[in-house]
Amino acid sequence: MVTTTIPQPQTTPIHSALIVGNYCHDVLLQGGAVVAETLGGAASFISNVFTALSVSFHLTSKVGFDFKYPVNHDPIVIPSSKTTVFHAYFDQGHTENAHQDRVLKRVEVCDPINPSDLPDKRFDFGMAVGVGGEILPGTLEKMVEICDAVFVDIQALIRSFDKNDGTVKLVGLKESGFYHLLPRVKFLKASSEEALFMDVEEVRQWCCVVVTHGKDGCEVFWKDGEMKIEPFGANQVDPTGAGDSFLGGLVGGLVHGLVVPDAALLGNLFGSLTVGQIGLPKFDLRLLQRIKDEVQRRKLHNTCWFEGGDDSMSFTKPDGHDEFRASLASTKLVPTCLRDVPRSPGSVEQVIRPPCNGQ
Ligand SMILES: Nc1ncnc2c1ncn2[C@@H]1O[C@H](COP(=O)(O)OP(=O)(O)O)[C@@H](O)[C@H]1O
Ligand SMILES: O=P([O-])([O-])O[C@@H]1[C@@H](O)[C@H](O)[C@@H](O)[C@H](O)[C@@H]1O
Repeated sequence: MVTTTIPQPQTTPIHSALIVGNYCHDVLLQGGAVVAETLGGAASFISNVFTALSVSFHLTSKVGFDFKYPVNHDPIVIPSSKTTVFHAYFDQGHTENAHQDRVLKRVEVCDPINPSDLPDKRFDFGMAVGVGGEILPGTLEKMVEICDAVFVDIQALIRSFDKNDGTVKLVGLKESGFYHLLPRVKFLKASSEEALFMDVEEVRQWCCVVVTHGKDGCEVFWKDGEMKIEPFGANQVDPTGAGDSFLGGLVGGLVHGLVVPDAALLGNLFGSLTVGQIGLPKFDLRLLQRIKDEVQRRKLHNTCWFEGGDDSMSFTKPDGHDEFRASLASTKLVPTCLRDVPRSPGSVEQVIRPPCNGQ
């Protein structure tokens, strides 16, 4: 019998995504003074990038009665609790913690996110992106059950908080209570400082590990290989949220059909755009359109790994990767009158860390 295959129309795949992590209030301090107060939490930075890239998502987040920012995706409000608050000190990192660019203190904490807080439905992928210890082992376990693929920011797993003043410390991933779940996780993202608290060689056997290196870009490690992904230039005024926006860009790129090395470039791009502003970045619409056009052009050559199993996930740098990087870099060359506008009150003139060389 002769069978014919009917060609399917080319459509943009629609994926269902679940972001899990609490919104928080961020207070940025330098020289003993408050420099800015902003909406924070990885969930807010990632939502911001997903919205910019037209990726739809469901969000599970908890805040207290005092939550003070307007957001597109409503959190669960706990009337008996306050919103999680972080104080970020930008001038203590070079004394007691010479390797850190900031010292973070969790000064208020909202309720954890329990497994029963998660929706009773399936998702194509989920993101475990807690900041204040709100994701419990049972919560991550439910996420790997209801999501086909789970991306994890290691900061959700390995943070501990000083009993007296809430200073954020890190514990070894093995001791975190989450270690047994790693073989069921697809991607684990860590900053270079956090990567010191895990055995990359071991974890890469189970899942893809992405380590970010600030202005130097990132590295991707998988079972059989590794690669460095070039950064984009930026005039850094505030590093807050760079890692979160990076993760939003990486996953947004994968959703739009980019292969891992190209998606990591998109992560680097959103990380670089974020450090150029204080707090949650506001992206210029023309810049975003250019980025989306470049992604659209690039994805025509690739298929989306969400459609297949592990085998479809390509780590090899494809032809044209360097050209794609150059075209993404050129999107930043739009007129800058609306670009890089800091949103936080009273923050426009502040530079929280010495600027890096822009490109
Ligand atoms: N100064 C910078 N210039 C350009 N890109 C940056 C800069 N800082 C961060 N980025 C981008 O953001 C990503 C995440 O930043 P990083 O500082 O490593 O994470 P975290 O915020 O978790 O500490 C980096 O991999 C890089 O792509
Ligand atoms: O800067 P980054 O590491 O990507 O992520 C940050 C967290 O580490 C911090 O706890 C939170 O208060 C910020 O809003 C932001 O989410």
